[in-house]
Amino acid sequence: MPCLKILTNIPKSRIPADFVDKILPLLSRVVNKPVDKFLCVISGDCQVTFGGESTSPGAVATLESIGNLGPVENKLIVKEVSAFVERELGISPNRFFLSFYDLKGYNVGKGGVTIE
Ligand SMILES: O=C1C=C2C[C@@H](C(=O)O)NC2=CC1=O
Repeated sequence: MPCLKILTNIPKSRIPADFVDKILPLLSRVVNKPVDKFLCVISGDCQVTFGGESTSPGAVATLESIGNLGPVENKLIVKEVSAFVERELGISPNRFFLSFYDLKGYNVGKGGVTIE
């Protein structure tokens, strides 16, 4: 499943309870895959430093998908996801680092089989 994973130093208590569900329609739109295919996980209370500054809110994230990523697509994705993260968590886009992984189906397993 296309998967967004976020690690942040924001306390778990300040992450909205519906964060992972609320971001799915946005992900579905910008990655162009159905909502019910997405997986999102966020972990708070992590130690996160940006160049030695670890007290301000910050986050590091990865987005994995089989296709629908690329030089043009990623520009829109990072813009929209950063804006959402700023709105919901108060993390400045300057302190939100997102890496993209365009996976081959044979490198993804679900239901005990790989996606060929
Ligand atoms: O990364 C992806 C993983 C999967 C699994 C599969 C499914 O859930 O049916 N479809 C996927 C699409 C992806 O982009």
